[in-house]
Amino acid sequence: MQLVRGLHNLRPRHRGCVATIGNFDGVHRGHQAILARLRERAAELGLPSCVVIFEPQPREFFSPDKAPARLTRLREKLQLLSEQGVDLVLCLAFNRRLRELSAAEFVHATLVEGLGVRHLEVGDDFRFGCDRAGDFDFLLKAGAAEGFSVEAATTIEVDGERVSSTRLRQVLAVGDLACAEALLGRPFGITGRVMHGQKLGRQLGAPTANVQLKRRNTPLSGVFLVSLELDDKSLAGVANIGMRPTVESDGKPHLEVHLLDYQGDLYGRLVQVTFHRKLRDEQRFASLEALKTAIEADIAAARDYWRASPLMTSQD
Ligand SMILES: Cc1cc2nc3c(=O)[nH]c(=O)nc-3n(C[C@H](O)[C@H](O)[C@H](O)COP(=O)(O)O)c2cc1C
Ligand SMILES: Nc1ncnc2c1ncn2[C@@H]1O[C@H](COP(=O)(O)OP(=O)(O)OP(=O)(O)O)[C@@H](O)[C@H]1O
Repeated sequence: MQLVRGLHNLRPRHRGCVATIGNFDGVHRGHQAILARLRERAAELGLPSCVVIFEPQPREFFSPDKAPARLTRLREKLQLLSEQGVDLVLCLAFNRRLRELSAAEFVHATLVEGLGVRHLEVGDDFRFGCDRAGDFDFLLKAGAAEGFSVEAATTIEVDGERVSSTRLRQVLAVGDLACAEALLGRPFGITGRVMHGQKLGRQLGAPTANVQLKRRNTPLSGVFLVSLELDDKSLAGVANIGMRPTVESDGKPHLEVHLLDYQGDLYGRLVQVTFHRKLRDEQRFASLEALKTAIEADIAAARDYWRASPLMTSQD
């Protein structure tokens, strides 16, 4: 999969493709259905498939403080899009200039002049352009005038409700990881690099791998049973994700993973943390001693869980 950042980096060889546009945060089952249609159309027409995304996502541009937590950072989103067989990602900087484009100007500059789109696949509720004026009917007319076809994918539902990034955030916020897995078609996970922490973990009887989050807020918080994907192995653990109210806070969320039976050095490694079940909410304890006792109980619960349902690794 190729990544092109900005219209100005498109070359004549990128022209002629089938495309879709959206945030694709989480790459959930609704997104996967659109991407499957995109692959089919691309194969029929003998053209590459292209996904147009925005970074930052529009709501992060409009209200950085109030934007909902990201399900996937750009790096994670690109990995998932690549796994879905996408050939090209055009990542546009969402800025003042882009936001002021009318729907017609956006279509002309991006889809027609930039990508030479021959077919566009969108969800039935998709809207874009200044004041969200561009909807499916608008795209149909624009396509007829500019020479591309447009198709609206049917809505994908789980348990009678539309799958969306918003719904995913809602179920993650209440710790319903089984529902999140149903909406994603895979368990929810976060990828990041292991960084040095405050080294307090050892003192608390639980050395932890600090996974860099690079986000101001997270879609879930609390103590979870997790596995850590490292190379081709899955390691069982327990993790805390949140603000760590008991210890001195830097105002940023942290993800700290205690692996049950691991002694190696993980610093600098890129790992994926997969969330399996929520144990409890994060708490502010009166003392480090009380926190230590709670962590011991979390680890005991994790041992029971992983004994009953051991992780399969590709070496098994
Ligand atoms: C299983 C587990 C549960 C935790 N629960 C809480 C908690 O409820 N409240 C809290 O303030 N910190 C909690 N923590 C975070 C600890 O405060 C944190 O791991 C400790 O500060 C070590 O940080 P360091 O790795 O930066 O040294 C938990 C950590 C683990 C591993
Ligand atoms: N459940 C779904 N079924 C079919 N198409 C979907 C579904 N969810 C999203 N899409 C389509 O996928 C494309 C990208 O969606 P986008 O990420 O912008 O929206 P979303 O997942 O509904 O997020 P949000 O909850 O923030 O609105 C759009 O064309 C959208 O209409």
